[in-house]
Amino acid sequence: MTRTPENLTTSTVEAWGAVRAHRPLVQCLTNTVVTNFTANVLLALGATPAMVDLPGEAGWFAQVASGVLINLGTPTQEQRSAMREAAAAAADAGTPWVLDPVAIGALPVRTALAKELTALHPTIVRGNASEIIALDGAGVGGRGVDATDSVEEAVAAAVRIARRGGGVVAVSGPTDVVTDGVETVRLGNGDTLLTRVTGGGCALGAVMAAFAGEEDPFTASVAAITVYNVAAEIAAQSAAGPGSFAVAFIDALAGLDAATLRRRAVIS
Ligand SMILES: Nc1ncnc2c1ncn2[C@@H]1O[C@H](COP(=O)(O)OP(=O)(O)OP(=O)(O)O)[C@@H](O)[C@H]1O
Ligand SMILES: Cc1ncsc1CCO
Repeated sequence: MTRTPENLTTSTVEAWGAVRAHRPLVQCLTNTVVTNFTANVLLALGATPAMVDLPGEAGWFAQVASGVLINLGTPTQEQRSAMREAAAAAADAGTPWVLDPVAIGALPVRTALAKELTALHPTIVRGNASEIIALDGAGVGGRGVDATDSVEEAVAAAVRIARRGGGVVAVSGPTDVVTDGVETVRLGNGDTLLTRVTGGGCALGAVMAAFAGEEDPFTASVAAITVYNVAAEIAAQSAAGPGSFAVAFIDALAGLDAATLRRRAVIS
């Protein structure tokens, strides 16, 4: 199917239905800040979270999971070993895996690890503009976990990473961008409140891993971001601030319906 906005909207609704029906098992090797939020977001989506990040277990589990998230937010030495194990096993078993290179650029340990893991061909790379520019080798990663670089610079970096075999690359921000190095789409949903709760980007990576078990990486990325950001818009309507937004966001993800998703999706 050609990737027109209309077809991608239809694929998004279908992929969301598939996630709901199949409850994909999503293995998360993620940071200590966002672990609980990420598990609750996956449950609300209709997926099955499993935070399996021990060496000796992570590789085996990656062979049976539907999708794997490797998020570099707080990468202890033990977790780094488990990440290498999981990425290699996922690649061997054909399990789709998402790399979220949190705060790379200025921080040397995770930057080297992100480049090492990218060489193992992640199915999807997800990051904010600073992180994608740093992964491409150009930027210095801004101020850590927040994006500071320009979107167009990041899109060019994302295209280069994808063309080098780094998978489908998604850049988050006011407009989200997904590219496979050939085609690039822009996704217009979302709300700034997502940037006022920790894990707004990290939990999105887990949702992308859930969709990657159901769809090709490009369609999965578009669908995951659109579902996530439509739920954020619905939640923002009733939120008094970041605290109630986080709760309303989980409720909105759980209560989403196909007609609302189709009507609100902004894909171009
Ligand atoms: N200005 C904005 N308006 C609407 N939505 C936004 C805006 N900025 C970011 N988002 C949304 O917030 C989510 C997280 O994106 P963001 O770029 O903040 O990730 P991040 O910096 O990696 O997050 P984290 O805090 O987890 O490291 C995405 O779904 C994105 O679409
Ligand atoms: C705040 C923070 N620090 C390391 S990981 C993380 C979660 C958002 O990326």
